[in-house]
Amino acid sequence: MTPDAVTPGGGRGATRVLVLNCGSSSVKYRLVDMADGRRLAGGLAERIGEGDGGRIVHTSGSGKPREQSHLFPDHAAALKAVAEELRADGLGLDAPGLAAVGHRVVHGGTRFTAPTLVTDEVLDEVRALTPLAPLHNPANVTGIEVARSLRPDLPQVAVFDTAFHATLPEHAARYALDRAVADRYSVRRYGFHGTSHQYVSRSTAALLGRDPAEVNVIVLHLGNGASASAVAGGVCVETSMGMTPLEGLVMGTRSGDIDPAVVFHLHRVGGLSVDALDELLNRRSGLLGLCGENDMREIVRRREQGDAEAGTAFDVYIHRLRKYIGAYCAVLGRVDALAFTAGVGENSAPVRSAATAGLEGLGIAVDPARNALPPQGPRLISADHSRVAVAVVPTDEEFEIARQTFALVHRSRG
Ligand SMILES: Nc1ncnc2c1ncn2[C@@H]1O[C@H](COP(=O)(O)OP(=O)(O)O)[C@@H](O)[C@H]1O
Ligand SMILES: CC(=O)OP(=O)(O)O
Ligand SMILES: [Mg+2]
Repeated sequence: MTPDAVTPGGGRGATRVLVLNCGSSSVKYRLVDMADGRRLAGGLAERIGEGDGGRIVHTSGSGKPREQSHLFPDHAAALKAVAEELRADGLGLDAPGLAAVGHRVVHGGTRFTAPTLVTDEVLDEVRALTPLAPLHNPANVTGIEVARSLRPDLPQVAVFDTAFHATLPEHAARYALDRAVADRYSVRRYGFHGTSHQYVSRSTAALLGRDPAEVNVIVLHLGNGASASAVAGGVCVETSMGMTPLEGLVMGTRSGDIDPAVVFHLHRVGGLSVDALDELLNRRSGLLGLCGENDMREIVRRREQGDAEAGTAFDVYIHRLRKYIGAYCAVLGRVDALAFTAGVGENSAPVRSAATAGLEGLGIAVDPARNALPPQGPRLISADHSRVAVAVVPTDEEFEIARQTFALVHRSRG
């Protein structure tokens, strides 16, 4: 299918983009008017496939959030509820002005390194990448299928989490494994959260009033999934996630870095199957595994009350983060800015404070009063004498996906 064959549905004056971010158990969505960047509607459907307790929280324009309980046996059911919420506000997929649907797709392998118009062939390739991202790609495929079935005439664009990391130099992308085995099975480091790292590194340069091509930034994306990246002059040169989103930092439920021999040991001595180990490392480890809780707010609260397990979980999380900050200072040589983003990075002053304490030797000094201010737009929290600018920069993956989607559709219209 050529781009021209799929664009007429939107029409030339159409400027709205619907973004679908299908996670393993949730769908985040946003309708944006790219003429002025306005958010027309958006929301979150959660607890998909988790039995009862499913709900959708929908907000239209600047109105109040509207919440409804649902049973979401699968992603298709949740997407149907999303379409209904939008339709109730006159903003359904059939409303005029929609130019395209942009989809977050987590794994693009080596094939997809830029936003891509979805064709049958592209969809097949995204499906074929499922073994590399079993928690994420199937949900992304469902999102595309449902949107396509509702509006077959509309361009669907895939924006890949891995794309921004396609510039990793070979010495960062290769594992020190037998070359033939690695190449045969596509084993290499791909990196994830790329849309966020790209958006935040650019926004950080803008905050400093500088051209992204001039600045070196370390981005710490600390959400439920967490990753760090080193961005040199706008180009990603290192990132903490690897072949899958399991490597690197300690996360909500994922272990991050671990000696791979732990897996052999638990299999041989503990009798755990490969599937059980996958589940252990991805869903029952990280902060949750360490203290039974993956919400950083609750961990900080328990730690302040003297809870030893929560204290250890916090310390392990922070220690790993500090190791990566140090490593990425060495990778970049010169660091202009360190940016905290995503749920924990944007909201947790104790995490930012502990992650940067005592790093004056690396040119990093945070001002405690600035750090303690409540969340707001992009801002600096470094002390005046800090050589490295330390920033809190809210991420906006949905807006960045809308921007990249609209740019692609616009280009293909000529
Ligand atoms: N005020 C806060 N203090 C500490 N952590 C917070 C705060 N608000 C949100 N979080 C954390 O942010 C996490 C969610 O971040 P988010 O970026 O939305 O993750 P994801 O996109 O991976 O679901 C939650 O697990 C929660 O622990
Ligand atoms: C790739 C990844 O880890 O995504 P998330 O943080 O949304 O789980
Ligand atoms: Mg996220």
